[in-house]
Amino acid sequence: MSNTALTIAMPKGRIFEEAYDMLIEAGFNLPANVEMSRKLMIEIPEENIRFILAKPMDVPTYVEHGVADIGIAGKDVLLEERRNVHELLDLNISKCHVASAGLPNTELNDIAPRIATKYPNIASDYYREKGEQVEIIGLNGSIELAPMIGLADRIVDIVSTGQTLKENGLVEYEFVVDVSSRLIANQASYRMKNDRIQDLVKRLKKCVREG
Ligand SMILES: Nc1ncnc2c1ncn2[C@@H]1O[C@H](COP(=O)(O)OP(=O)(O)OP(=O)(O)O)[C@@H](O)[C@H]1O
Ligand SMILES: O=P(O)(O)OC[C@H]1O[C@H](OP(=O)(O)OP(=O)(O)O)[C@H](O)[C@@H]1O
Repeated sequence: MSNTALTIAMPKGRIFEEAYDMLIEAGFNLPANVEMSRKLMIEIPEENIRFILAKPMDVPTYVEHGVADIGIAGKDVLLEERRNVHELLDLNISKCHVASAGLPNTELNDIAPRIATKYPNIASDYYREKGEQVEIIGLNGSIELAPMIGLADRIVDIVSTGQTLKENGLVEYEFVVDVSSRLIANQASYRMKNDRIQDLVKRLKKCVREG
């Protein structure tokens, strides 16, 4: 098999650790304590692979533009960013779901209820499909504050353990979509570097845990 160079965009933050463990298990000789250092590019010369460490929301951008051949991104990010990338494999890590939530016992009877979210596309798609008109309020984090403080009637956000909702006196109303991390590829790389990419998929597939 050819040893064409591969660039892989890895998300910093939550997904990193699980993705890192999978890559190690798949035999990639990544150095220890990668996240402790401030280095944003790591090379593995013997595999002719380099890893770039990116903000999770930016991974599909690097991959769509072809500066990374491969990336790892949450399904939430893929649905929100709508980048033209090839989805290769569900890694079944960093599992959670997107849901709507709000203060308990509150009906949505306004003409256009306010929905706070850092996923404006996912939220508007969801309510459009339901035929409900809403006003989307974009936030970057601490989304749960919005209904507590009267900025919004509902939030659309990630729920994992449910602890954040619980500790802030909110309840889940509607399930929107399941989320796990996916291996993605640049469309041109997928064709031009197919052997190498298939080899990577094969190695990682063996490490995917079901359930
Ligand atoms: N509570 C959670 N439990 C499990 N997975 C999560 C959770 N929150 C987010 N994720 C997954 O991890 C991805 C990245 O989450 P992370 O919080 O590291 O990034 P971020 O929100 O972009 O970071 P930051 O807020 O630091 O900019 C999300 O896109 C999602 O797929
Ligand atoms: O159900 P849980 O296990 O409590 O996880 C859900 C929380 O995790 C994420 O927040 P994050 O920690 O990324 O904070 P931020 O959105 O404020 O940046 C998400 O936005 C929820 O607030």
